[in-house]
Amino acid sequence: MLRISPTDTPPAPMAAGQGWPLFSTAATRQIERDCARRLPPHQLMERAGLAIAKLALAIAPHAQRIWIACGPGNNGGDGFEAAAQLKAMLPHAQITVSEVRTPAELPSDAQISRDKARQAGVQWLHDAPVDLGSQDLCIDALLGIGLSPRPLDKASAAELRLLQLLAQVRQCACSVLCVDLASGLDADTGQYLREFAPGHIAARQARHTLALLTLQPGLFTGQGRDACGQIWWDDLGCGIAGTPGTTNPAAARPTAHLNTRSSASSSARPHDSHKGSFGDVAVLGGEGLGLRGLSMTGAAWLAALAALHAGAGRVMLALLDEALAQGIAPWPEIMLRRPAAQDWGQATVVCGCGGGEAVQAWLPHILSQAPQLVLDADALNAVAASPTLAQQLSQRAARQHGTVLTPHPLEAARLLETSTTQVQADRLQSCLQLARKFQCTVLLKGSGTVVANPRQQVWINASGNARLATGGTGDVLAGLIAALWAQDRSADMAAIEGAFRHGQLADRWPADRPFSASALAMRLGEQ
Ligand SMILES: NC(=O)C1=CN([C@@H]2O[C@H](COP(=O)(O)OP(=O)(O)OC[C@H]3O[C@@H](n4cnc5c(N)ncnc54)[C@H](OP(=O)(O)O)[C@@H]3O)[C@@H](O)[C@H]2O)[C@@H](O)CC1
Ligand SMILES: Nc1ncnc2c1ncn2[C@@H]1O[C@H](COP(=O)(O)OP(=O)(O)O)[C@@H](O)[C@H]1O
Repeated sequence: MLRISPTDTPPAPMAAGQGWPLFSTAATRQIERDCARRLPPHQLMERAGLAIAKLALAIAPHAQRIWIACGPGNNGGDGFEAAAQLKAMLPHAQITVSEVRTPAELPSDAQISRDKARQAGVQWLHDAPVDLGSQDLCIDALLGIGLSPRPLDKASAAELRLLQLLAQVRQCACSVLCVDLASGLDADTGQYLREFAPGHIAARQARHTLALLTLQPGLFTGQGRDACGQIWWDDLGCGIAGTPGTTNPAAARPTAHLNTRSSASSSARPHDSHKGSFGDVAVLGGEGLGLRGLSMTGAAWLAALAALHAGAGRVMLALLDEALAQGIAPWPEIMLRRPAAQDWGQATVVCGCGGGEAVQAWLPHILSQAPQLVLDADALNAVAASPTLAQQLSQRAARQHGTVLTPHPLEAARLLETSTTQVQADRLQSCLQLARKFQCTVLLKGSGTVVANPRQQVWINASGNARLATGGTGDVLAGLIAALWAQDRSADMAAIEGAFRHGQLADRWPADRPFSASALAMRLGEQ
């Protein structure tokens, strides 16, 4: 069993950008069939139950009261099996189970495990325990990857009971261990089915999830991170292809990879190098007060500051309001330029941060000149509003000009001519769709940032937290990606690595130090 976390070192060498393989529900089903075929009957569920029981005791080593909510399918079967195993390990503890379905309706594996739990002396409850508050651990084995949408107005008694038990699981004050994934969450998208979505952000409940056989994308993006908490993974002894240390050539292909680590430190520079060895980053953005009375120059400064601290050899900043670009820069290392004086064909360009409306006029030139281009914020909005710019953007790949788009969900929605809800409903597919549409690398921001390229490769970033949900951190990310790209990374690797470092810094931020985007930018060099 492994703890999946950006703070732990994986058990075997795994380069940044390679990452943990993540499998869709369909691929997981295929792997499950393969494994079941190679094992004696009921073995998989026995192994699953044992793994859950062991993790339960690791999470709550002194537990005397454990409540297990068991659903109507094999996820419930895993719960029954865990109950039986826990009772054998802790004969004097109160192990209680509430179930959704009558035994006759259960799948056969689940029925066998249910009988084992009965025989082991597990206590059956009609509802949740009356003393819900005094439980030491709750196990959510209501729904796993078998979740499917269904009309709420025609809900059966069993479906209503399941929803009621889930509500009670969410009320527990103790830690919750979810079997396979949090009930009601779609394993492919990381979104709850509507009727299962909690009414509030349930960040206060300590949550763990034990993923069985495979890791799935939904655990790590969208609503998945809050829903599942700390992720653990057990391959149930089956060895999954693509995972370090295993050789099983399972036919199923991962749909994405989870990046949990950074590549080599940026401080490892050859002696025989100079500032030209580490690339030029040129930032264009920052609408001034003059145009609409909305100053956004800070955003462009943040991108430049990030590029500087992330190790770019030279950083140039061209502000869209010339009046603001006079005098000495607050950071003298950053070279101020008039937009017309900058050679946009000779640098890795960041365009759009705080660009407002003023950036539009420059986009045709930037799109045709910049060999490596990070497009952010208002540059993305301008592309979304102009079919001509959109076409110019898509044509860059054919000229071997690289582009990284860094939209947040609303910017992505504008580019895809859809809604933010639709983008968030399937973050991986939205990101892939953008990568195909514009033939470039796309980084879709938010909890569980997604990176995709037109070759259908997808990564999810494991680092980062809601500390980043403050103005300006996206500008810092754009500058960081440009600096990594200007040095020696590919566009994909700059996006993957940039997202990871950005999030990792936020994860390691000292609790007593105020967090801001500029403080973040200035600490980029510390890693
Ligand atoms: N099989 C194996 O070898 C292994 C399986 N493993 C475990 O099995 C899990 C998968 O089991 P699964 O396929 O039975 O699906 P599961 O998640 O229990 O859900 C299906 C049940 O939920 C119900 N249901 C669905 N949607 C609903 C809704 N909206 N609202 C209400 N009810 C809804 C659905 O109802 P029905 O369609 O039958 O009416 C059905 O009864 C997997 O996550 C892992 O934990 C591991 O042990 C590894 C080996
Ligand atoms: N809840 C969160 N968890 C993880 N990362 C987050 C969260 N909220 C925001 N972020 C990250 O913070 C950054 C915000 O970028 P963006 O929305 O463009 O802000 P701005 O335009 O103010 O710079 C992105 O990298 C995003 O992924």
